[in-house]
Amino acid sequence: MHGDFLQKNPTNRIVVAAALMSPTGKVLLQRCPSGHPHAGLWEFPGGKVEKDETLETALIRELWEELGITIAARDLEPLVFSSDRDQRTSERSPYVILLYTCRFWDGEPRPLEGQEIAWFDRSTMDSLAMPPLDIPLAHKLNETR
Ligand SMILES: Nc1nc2c([nH]c(=O)n2[C@H]2C[C@H](O)[C@@H](COP(=O)(O)OP(=O)(O)OP(=O)(O)O)O2)c(=O)[nH]1
Repeated sequence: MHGDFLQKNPTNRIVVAAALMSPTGKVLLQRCPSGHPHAGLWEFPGGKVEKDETLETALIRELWEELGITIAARDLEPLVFSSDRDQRTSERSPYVILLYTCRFWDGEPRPLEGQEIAWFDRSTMDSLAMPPLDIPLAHKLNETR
């Protein structure tokens, strides 16, 4: 019984991501480089939470590695999450993506991992190619002031 439960409910993989918001309300997205499973798609900066990290320390680390910016945990505001709803259609472990907004950071974001970065009006995000789990995140962000 317990074994069955675990088999049908595999461990979730937690991904933390940030919507960096400019003073004019634009959001920074990054386009995955070729060779990446999401090549060509626009994503929020972030990544998987590693063992022994809190959600916020993982996100702070990812934003430093990917964009070279420094963020304080107090400036990360949880906004919304998105998860794989139907495991029967998926070969992979379920992902949960937790999106934070962030309006304050130190440094100028630079694409340090071969990705492309750009600032978008939230109302135009609907027309971008994004991974499936990002679409509800972008909708929620568009409703946010
Ligand atoms: N950072 C980020 N990842 C996303 C988004 N949407 C989405 O489906 N993902 C997926 C892509 C990756 O499989 C996972 C993030 O993990 P990651 O950035 O550590 O990516 P990765 O698989 O290249 O890393 P790794 O296993 O090679 O260490 O979440 C998003 O908006 N931002």
